[in-house]
Amino acid sequence: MAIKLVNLTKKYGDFTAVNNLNIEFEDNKLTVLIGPSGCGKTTTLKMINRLIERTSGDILFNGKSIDDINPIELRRSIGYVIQEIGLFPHMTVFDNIAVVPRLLKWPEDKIKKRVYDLLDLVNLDPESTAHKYPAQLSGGQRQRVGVARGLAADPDILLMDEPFGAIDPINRETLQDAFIEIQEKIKKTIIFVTHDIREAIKLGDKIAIFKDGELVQYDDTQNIVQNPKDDFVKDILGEDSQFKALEFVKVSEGLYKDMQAFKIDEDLSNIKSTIQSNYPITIFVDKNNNYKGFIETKRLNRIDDSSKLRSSLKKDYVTAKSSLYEALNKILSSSSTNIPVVTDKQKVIGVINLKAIFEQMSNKAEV
Ligand SMILES: Nc1ncnc2c1ncn2[C@@H]1O[C@H](COP(=O)(O)OP(=O)(O)OP(=O)(O)O)[C@@H](O)[C@H]1O
Repeated sequence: MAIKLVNLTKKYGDFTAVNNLNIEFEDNKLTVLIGPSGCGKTTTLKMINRLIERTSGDILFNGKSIDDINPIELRRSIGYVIQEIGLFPHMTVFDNIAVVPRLLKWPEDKIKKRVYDLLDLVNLDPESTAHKYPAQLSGGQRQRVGVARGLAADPDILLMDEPFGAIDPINRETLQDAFIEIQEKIKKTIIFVTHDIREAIKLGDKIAIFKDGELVQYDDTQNIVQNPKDDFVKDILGEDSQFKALEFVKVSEGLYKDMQAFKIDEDLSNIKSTIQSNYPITIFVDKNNNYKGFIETKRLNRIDDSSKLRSSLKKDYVTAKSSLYEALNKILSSSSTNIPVVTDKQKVIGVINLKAIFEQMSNKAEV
């Protein structure tokens, strides 16, 4: 369902929180609203689901003013996900997700099927999760429940206000990855507020940059990163924005298939007599060819027993679908210039290295 904001304005007394905003959100895409604290992102989101009434202008759904839409219909067609305070603590996961379907008076068997399907979608085991209370879940699990609840009545639009804001950085990455997969399946029109430019670039098909209640730039994410309109947008993107362009290039574009790999339980002296020192890293797999880890080839020469080898292996890897930005982070944190590329099924398909990443960066800079 198409959403269009037309001259949308919100005033609190003399103060203008949102000023004359015009945005047409693209169907089935995720648009991120980002900008400094107090610039009107949340106010905009809440005007769309009428938690806040606008002062002037209009919000159109498929060309129809929000004023002419039945409030119950509006609630059904817009899902809302906020930071974890959004879950009701005294209700089970099941009942939390079932809130809107019950308001809509769906039959219980339809509700049960929907709740279980949604828990599956967000990668939580329905049988063991449905009857828990929010306090019995981790922050990341609670957030997945929040997403499931937002999707409960199969809304056309999902509004998300810093949904992963309260999650620590590592779990946040995992949730973002899971959410990208969910959006690939559900293809909703999503409006997503965040403070975090990296999250915006990773998740957003489009980004709308706000300043003092006004829209500064609204474009496809890649265009924003490559052509920031002014210094304010450059500031939001941060100093390392050329690195951020690496978010748009997949590891598969820079992958080297030529590599050196051995079985971990092979005799160490055999391995050492066969290795070629021109491969900077040596990769190890188990007898089923599943990835076990890697070591710099130079260091391998200094290791003289298999148990030492096992404990010295680095476990880092990236997948072909990861971005070069993630690969660069992994390379920096593993302090090795090369890192294995592994499939979802733990099979090694090649390596990615700093040289390939820099080559991709200079290619992109020339475009
Ligand atoms: N009820 C209110 N009365 C008066 N001013 C308000 C009210 N609600 C919000 N504001 C002001 O409107 C402006 C926009 O607020 P809003 O919450 O939309 O900002 P935001 O961009 O979402 O900020 P943050 O990133 O900090 O959540 C702020 O300056 C805020 O202080």
